[in-house]
Amino acid sequence: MQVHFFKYQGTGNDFVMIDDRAGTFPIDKERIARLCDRRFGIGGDGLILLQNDPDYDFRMKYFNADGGEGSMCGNGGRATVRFAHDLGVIGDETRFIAVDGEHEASVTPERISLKMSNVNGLEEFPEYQFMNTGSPHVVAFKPNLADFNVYDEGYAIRYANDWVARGGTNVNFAEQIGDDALFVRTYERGVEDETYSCGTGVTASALVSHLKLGLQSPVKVKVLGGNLEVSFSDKGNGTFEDIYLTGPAERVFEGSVEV
Ligand SMILES: N[C@H](CCC[C@H](N)C(=O)O)C(=O)O
Repeated sequence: MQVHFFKYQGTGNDFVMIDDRAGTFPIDKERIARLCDRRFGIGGDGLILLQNDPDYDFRMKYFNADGGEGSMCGNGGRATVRFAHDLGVIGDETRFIAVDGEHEASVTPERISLKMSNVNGLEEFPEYQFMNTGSPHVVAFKPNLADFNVYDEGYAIRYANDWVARGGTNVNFAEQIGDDALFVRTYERGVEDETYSCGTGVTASALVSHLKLGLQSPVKVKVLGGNLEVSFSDKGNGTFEDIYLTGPAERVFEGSVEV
């Protein structure tokens, strides 16, 4: 069947976006992986279906580039809100449902601000921290991050036995670059490569930098694909509420593909 698709990106984290309000997209792991392949398909870090939901403005269904259904995707959430706004499904405010629960978001021409799930604690390891921000994230601080080998070092942690047993993790490397500013690079599970930006990873990095280095909300985060901002309320003991991930998200192109 012929499927009309859109391509969206948020700080260089890019997604094949499909209006599936009819619920007819044939979900299949290999098909989704092929659509996300940059040589044999459209290309994307993930594929997102915008679906109807009886209780919310819409449902966001996110798949990683390998075709597996992922956990929450922050940039994908921001891109889906832009898509819903472009389609006229929502106005400038929305409430939608994703794999990790309910989200609110607001839209301006330049930015999408997405409310993230509350965070319920930090796990400390000798060489890094771990936090779940809707997706699992290791955060390690590294000097000279621009020259760091994110792929090899991220791969080594991602495929370490303990993490594989826990279902895998994304791996973020962060460097403080200002009073309340970070540079973050991420090895993404399910893409199995460094991406230009990872919204849930940026969120985890900002919260961990607040706990470990004292950075204050809003934390400004530079990634390979642009700039994001994370604001939050610290509720003590590694718990956080009112977490907002803010930054640009836009349509890049559209087309049709045989699936
Ligand atoms: N890029 C996404 C994260 C996707 C998470 C996924 N890679 C996983 O945990 O399996 C983001 O912007 O939050």
